[in-house]
Amino acid sequence: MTGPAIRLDDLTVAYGGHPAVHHLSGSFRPGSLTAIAGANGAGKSTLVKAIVGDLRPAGGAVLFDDLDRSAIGYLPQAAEIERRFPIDVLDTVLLGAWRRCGAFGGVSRALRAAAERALAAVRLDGFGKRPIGDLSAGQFQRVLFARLMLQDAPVILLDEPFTAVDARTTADLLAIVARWHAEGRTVIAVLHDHGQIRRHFPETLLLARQCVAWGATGEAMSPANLDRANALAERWLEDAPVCRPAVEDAA
Ligand SMILES: Nc1ncnc2c1ncn2[C@@H]1O[C@H](COP(=O)(O)OP(=O)(O)OP(=O)(O)O)[C@@H](O)[C@H]1O
Repeated sequence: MTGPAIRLDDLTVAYGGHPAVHHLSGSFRPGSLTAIAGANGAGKSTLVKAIVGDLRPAGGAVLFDDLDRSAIGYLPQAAEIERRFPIDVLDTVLLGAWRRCGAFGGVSRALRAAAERALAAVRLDGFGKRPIGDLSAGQFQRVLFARLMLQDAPVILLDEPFTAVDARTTADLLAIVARWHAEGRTVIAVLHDHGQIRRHFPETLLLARQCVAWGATGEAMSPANLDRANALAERWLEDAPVCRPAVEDAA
């Protein structure tokens, strides 16, 4: 499997007329493993939501080579996921396969076995009947990774997947990310831990509402680029109008 390319063509995304991401152009290469880094409010989640189609561009476009957008595997920030829903762990994992069995389709024995294998792969054997509301944050994150494994998507987007997750679980989940990359999927993750990005993500998009750098992680996360991203963050205006040109060097 080689995931498709995702191209951003002069992409601007705004809330109430104020841009959170603007004039972003570039490509996530097929099969690439990319971190999206940047300060709080840099537009990272906004970009991810625009890629999955939850937000419409105010300008420009997100373009896919040969991909049905609904086939994207997407893990939103934990705070956005409803956990009070009365559903057990195994059924949550099986939701990853809804495209294969349809909303009202039956779940085959093979699919159930695949869901149980995915649970075993995230070290949650025997958790299938537990309600998801009873799990710890880290256990729930493992369930969501198992669901993505079952979804078998060519493109996977993860928004801060390791927040509130301990070191051992993070290591396990990073190993799954590495496996997805080795399988040729296109994987994109919003992350804050620069050390983790440098160790595990070959490419980085450094965002400060606009693109600061996008390429090999060592270069994109250079001290000069990080300084520039911080300097831009200090000058953000929450009420900036759309398409106001970047004025980073005006100060
Ligand atoms: N639903 C919304 N309505 C209005 N403004 C929003 C909305 N969501 C985000 N914003 C604003 O857009 C900007 C970018 O937010 P976004 O969540 O994309 O940043 P982020 O880089 O993911 O930040 P963090 O690291 O804090 O998660 C922020 O100024 C934020 O306040």
